[in-house]
Amino acid sequence: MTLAPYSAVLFASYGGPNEPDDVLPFMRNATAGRNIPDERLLEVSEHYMLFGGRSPINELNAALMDAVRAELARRGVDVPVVIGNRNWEPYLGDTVDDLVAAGHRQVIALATSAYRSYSSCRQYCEDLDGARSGKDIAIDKIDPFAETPEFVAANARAVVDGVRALRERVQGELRVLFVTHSIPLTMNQASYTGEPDSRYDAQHLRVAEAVAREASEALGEALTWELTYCSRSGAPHIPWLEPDVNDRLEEVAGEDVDGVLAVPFGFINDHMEVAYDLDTEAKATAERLGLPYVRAATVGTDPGFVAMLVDKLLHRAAVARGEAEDTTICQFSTGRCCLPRPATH
Ligand SMILES: CC1=C(CCC(=O)O)c2cc3nc(cc4[nH]c(cc5[nH]c(cc1n2)c(C)c5CCC(=O)O)c(CCC(=O)O)c4C)C(CCC(=O)O)=C3C
Ligand SMILES: [Fe+2]
Repeated sequence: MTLAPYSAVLFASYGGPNEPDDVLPFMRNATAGRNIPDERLLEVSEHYMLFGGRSPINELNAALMDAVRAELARRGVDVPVVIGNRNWEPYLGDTVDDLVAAGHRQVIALATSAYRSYSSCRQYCEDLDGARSGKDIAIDKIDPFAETPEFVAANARAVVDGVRALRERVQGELRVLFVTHSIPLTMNQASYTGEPDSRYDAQHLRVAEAVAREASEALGEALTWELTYCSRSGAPHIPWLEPDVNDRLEEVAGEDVDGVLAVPFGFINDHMEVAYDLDTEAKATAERLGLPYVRAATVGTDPGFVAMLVDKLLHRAAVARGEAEDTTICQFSTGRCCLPRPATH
């Protein structure tokens, strides 16, 4: 196998603080020009402080990079796998400088977000374009990968394990609450092409449906599920995707539900949204309601998930060599991508 013409893999991620002194400057980066009230900035800073001022994201990305490196090596491909972030060190621009200095002229990037939306796809294309601007290097990016059988299968395995853990405590009715990052309704409308079935929420509904079907079959139990959201920010008068997972917990507690499985399938790893919004806040809500609650694993370094990422990288290389059909939707270099950030004010 070969990754040629690419000579390196570049992870593009969000970044997060490593220590308490990083938290405020990180939060200022993450909210710059975004119309996010100071109150929300301070509130989210507190979430990071509860975890010693350290986000889990950087080491989780490192573990995923190790797994991708190992899977590439298994297929005979030995290339550097490096990372650059939008909001914290190492910043994408610095990582791209290092790549250029090391002689790389064409690399393939992968964003650590699974779904299409401005924040999780197009903005990474913009970040990469900014990071390489004026430099002698070309960067292509693989498409978001949520709607692949492998991502579905990895999440279904996590749901099966989660339901089994919950079944040790609960005999009656279970409710599966799929959870993803909320975004403003305008951004939802604009995600990808703006066609109804390409919206961010529609992508999640398709993936949730497929995950629930696969897990139900494996368990021999028809799961009842719904889609919920976490991590809403922005000004209060701006509508974001709902319902919030905590609000649904309140409601299902009164709907003859005996136990809840939260499935953070909007996140590929146990980022702060999972560590705080689900494992801290939603867990406390469920405890207050006396509702047994289990949180399913994120895909993390699931071997099937990692193999799929490597398949995508190798396929894109074959496309660049003219040996495979180009199925990429998001191609910033050719002006073909999902829609820009919609105005929110
Ligand atoms: C769709 C989506 C994903 C993709 C899911 C994924 O990739 O997993 C994602 C990932 C992440 N978001 C993260 C953190 C933050 N997101 C914020 C703010 C926002 N996110 C948004 C959306 C998304 N965000 C939006 C529309 C905003 C409003 C501001 C804006 O329009 O840009 C803010 C500002 C404070 C706040 O308002 O919460 C923070 C601190 C972290 C790091 C976590 C860690 O440290 O472990 C990660 C991976
Ligand atoms: Fe976010």
